[in-house]
Amino acid sequence: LSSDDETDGASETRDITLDELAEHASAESCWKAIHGGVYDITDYVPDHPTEEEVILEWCGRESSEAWDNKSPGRPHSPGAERQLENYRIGDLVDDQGEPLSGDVEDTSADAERQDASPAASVSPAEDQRLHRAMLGQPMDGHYRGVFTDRGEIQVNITFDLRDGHLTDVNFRHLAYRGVDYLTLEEGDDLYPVMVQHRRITEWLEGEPLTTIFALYEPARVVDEVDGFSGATLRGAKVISAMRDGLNRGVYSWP
Ligand code: HEM
Repeated sequence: LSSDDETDGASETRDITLDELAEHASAESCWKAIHGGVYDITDYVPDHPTEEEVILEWCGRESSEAWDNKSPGRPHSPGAERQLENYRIGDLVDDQGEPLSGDVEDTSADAERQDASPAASVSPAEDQRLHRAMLGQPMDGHYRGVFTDRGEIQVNITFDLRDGHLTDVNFRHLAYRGVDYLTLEEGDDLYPVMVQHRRITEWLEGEPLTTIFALYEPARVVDEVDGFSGATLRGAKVISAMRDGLNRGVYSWP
């Protein structure tokens, strides 16, 4: 006990009971049990970075909980742990000499965690899907949606959401009154309309999802909206198809 040589401390530890610990409950002699170890921190008390009462209150007691919660949920740093080890004088034991860790609640919590299914292994604090769902935001994933009029699928669009941003926006189908726009070739009358629809998908690439609302005014998205193409270029159909996809929910996960 009288050893001041901190490096020898570990080899000189001995068993200490709660009763013996309780005899060192003041600033004159302050021992604490923390996670199975007993520490004589009498010399450290004046160096602790708080008012002395904060730390004196725990002298003579099992103090693991206080150690783990400087303020609720904030344990001491690894640096503090290293400092603490310098003051180790023994191991806490019960009256039968069995080790007392002060971790009874912690170990039962560990056991519960191990019982839990693998699906529960992502903590709620880290589960991005849960966050988006709970905030009513569409989840990341692959989406498919359509715009249909009088039995004709005019727009069938696919897109991915990543961090709420659009990627891989593509038409799987684009038609109007029996004309399949995706098969049109340069020189065809309606070819420019198809090109303008392609510009819409390019323009959406990487944008936040809310950008689709700009499609209600296609002139913002596509140049050269003349009377002719304006009649057939309907950004509103594209946004409707995308919102259909969002309503259907994630088609497949990334
Ligand atoms: C068991 C009772 C103890 C309580 C209630 C307690 C509480 C606190 C509080 C409130 C702080 C304030 C600053 C902060 O929030 O970071 C603090 C910091 C600190 N304490 Fe304690 N403490 C205790 C024991 C100890 C012991 C025995 C040591 C070392 C032998 C120690 C070392 C430190 C150090 C180094 C810091 C600076 C911040 C850090 O490294 O985490 N404390 N403590």
